[in-house]
Amino acid sequence: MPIPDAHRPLYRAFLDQGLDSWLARLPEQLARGLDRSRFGDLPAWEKAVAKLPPLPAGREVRLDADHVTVDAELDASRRRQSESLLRVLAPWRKGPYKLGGVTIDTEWRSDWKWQRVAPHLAPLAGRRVLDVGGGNGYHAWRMAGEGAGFVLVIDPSPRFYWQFQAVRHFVGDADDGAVHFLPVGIEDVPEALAFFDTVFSMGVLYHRPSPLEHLAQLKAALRPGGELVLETLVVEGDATTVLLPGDRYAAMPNVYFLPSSAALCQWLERAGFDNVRVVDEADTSLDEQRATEWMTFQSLADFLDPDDPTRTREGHPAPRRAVLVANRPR
Ligand SMILES: Nc1ncnc2c1ncn2[C@@H]1O[C@H](C[S@+](CC[C@H]([NH3+])C(=O)[O-])CC(=O)[O-])[C@@H](O)[C@H]1O
Repeated sequence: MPIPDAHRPLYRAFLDQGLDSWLARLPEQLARGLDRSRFGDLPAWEKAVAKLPPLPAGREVRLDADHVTVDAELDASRRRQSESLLRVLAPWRKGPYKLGGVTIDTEWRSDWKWQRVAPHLAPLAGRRVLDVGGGNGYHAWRMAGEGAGFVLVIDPSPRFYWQFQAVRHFVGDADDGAVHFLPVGIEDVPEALAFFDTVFSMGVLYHRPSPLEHLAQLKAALRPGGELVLETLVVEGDATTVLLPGDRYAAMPNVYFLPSSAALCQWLERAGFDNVRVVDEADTSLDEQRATEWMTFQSLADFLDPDDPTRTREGHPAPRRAVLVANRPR
């Protein structure tokens, strides 16, 4: 089967990285992840990205700023065209971005999460990175901004795949081809890969019904000595505290285990990580996750108890997040 042009950079990167066992699975994984019969809006997203106007020479790209920014001199009509095409891909949850004069004010200030995480990382320069559940790739661009050599985002959302491709259109080759997106889940990563220098799992663990299995999968993707960066919802408490909410948590139906950060340290140790440490823990503020012009549905404020913002509307503790770092033993 011929490789479509759009997928060539991904195949080339897997080849260059020597990811042969995974390379063989790409045709099936891409076909499944971008299956038009499963995702009705997919053709509209694809068309919107294809119609984005070409950028004039001399653009300036900043991957190390809070807004992932591409400054390009687009005339007013091209800027309006870009804006309406980017809106076809809404809701935009992760960001923010400034692309050719269009500011995308996303639901999340993902830059704030990055500020909590980045100071605690082994320097990313030259590293091979996997971002599990990386959304539309916002953090991946920031990783490239810190010099990562190869960043692979995996996320099963085809909307996020096309949001990523829209940002790629603006960024062009300013990341030296470091950043890639594969529309699959953690379960599609080949077993016992032992490849990545750093693996991120941010905002994913609480969505997994088997959190220890998730930790084992993350460990298997890391090379010996590699670094795991785990960010997830936690509750306050000691090493024995874990909350399993009922059918919803902050209106989300797919939330499973919320441990205390002390319990999470134990989980990581039981999963075979060493050098486990909590590097950040904080309540999620209403300024960090909110409805915007680019995400007009309900957001965190609507999911909290109107009379007591320290509780969700189901009566659980309001969202609090921890960042943990650990290593796969050598
Ligand atoms: N099986 C799966 N495997 C991998 N990813 C999955 C899977 N199922 C869902 N996802 C993806 O995990 C991401 C979780 S969001 C965190 C984004 C970013 N990391 C952030 O920290 O801002 C958290 C949130 O906002 O609830 C989504 O993009 C899903 O599509």
